[in-house]
Amino acid sequence: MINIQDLTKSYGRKKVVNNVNLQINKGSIYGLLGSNGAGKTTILKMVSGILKQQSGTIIVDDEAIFENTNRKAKLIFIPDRPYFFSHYTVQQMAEFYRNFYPNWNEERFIKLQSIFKLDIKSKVHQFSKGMQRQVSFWLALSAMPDYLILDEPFDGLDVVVRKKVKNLIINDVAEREMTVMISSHNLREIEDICDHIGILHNGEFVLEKELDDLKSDVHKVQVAFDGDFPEQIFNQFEVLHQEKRGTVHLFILRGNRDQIDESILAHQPLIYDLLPLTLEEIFVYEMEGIGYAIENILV
Ligand SMILES: Nc1ncnc2c1ncn2[C@@H]1O[C@H](COP(=O)(O)OP(=O)(O)OP(=O)(O)O)[C@@H](O)[C@H]1O
Repeated sequence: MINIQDLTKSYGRKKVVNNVNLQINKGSIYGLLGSNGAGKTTILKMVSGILKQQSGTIIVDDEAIFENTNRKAKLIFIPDRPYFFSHYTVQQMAEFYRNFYPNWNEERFIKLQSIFKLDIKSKVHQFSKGMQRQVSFWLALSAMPDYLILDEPFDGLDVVVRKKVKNLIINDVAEREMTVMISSHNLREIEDICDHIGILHNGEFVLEKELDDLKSDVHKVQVAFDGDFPEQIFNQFEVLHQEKRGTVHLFILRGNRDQIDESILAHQPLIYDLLPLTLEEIFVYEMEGIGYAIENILV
């Protein structure tokens, strides 16, 4: 489990992470989203023990992570720009990982070669950006970490490889309760793997929720009535967004699906649809509701 309390970090006089609290349970995949410069990478680096916080605590499995070699050996951070020793081949990098990570699994390393299909004798710096990222995952997943911390992990990976990598991650989470923290700007990319989501803006959380709660709670309703519009139906639900397209009214409502169905159908609508929202739509409307300019948060 990762437990973060009252975490604060400044660069010079500029506070870039402000009083962040967060708990990530074992076997969970946590999506950290937010605007450019929100503080995501800074938080990931502190969680990985690379940067030290000004104040607050980060506890990983009951121990502080900073300067804790035992804990660090169970955690792997893949940065947005992966780093390799210059002129090292994949094989030489694997040798380095083998010596540092006690749970290194050679059998898995060999097996994953058939998935990534890269030559282990090639120098990593001669690979393309996407291929280098594949090497990062290949090495990280062979090291069998308890914690995998990922900064923009799918950037540069083609669709097929992205799917393979996601499956490998999900597999490790399901089979051995690996805990994952992912930072991304792309909600569509992480919608299918994260179980918790946090949105960071200017170093502070503006939203932090379980994904299922978000999805079961917000609905898109399209409805048209013959005659007067029964305004009162919608007063009982929280309306996040409302617009009219011709005779059809569009509502984004927070509330129980069965109650919404029941209340609207009782008024015999001419047209009625209750549609699911994508994670991206949910965030757009949630953020609109609390007054944030969503275009600054999602790119
Ligand atoms: N080494 C540094 N020295 C000074 N300021 C820094 C340093 N690293 C980051 N910052 C500042 O800290 C803030 C948070 O940066 P961070 O990289 O954590 O944001 P981010 O959410 O990961 O952004 P992005 O989505 O653009 O990658 C930014 O204002 C950035 O300019």
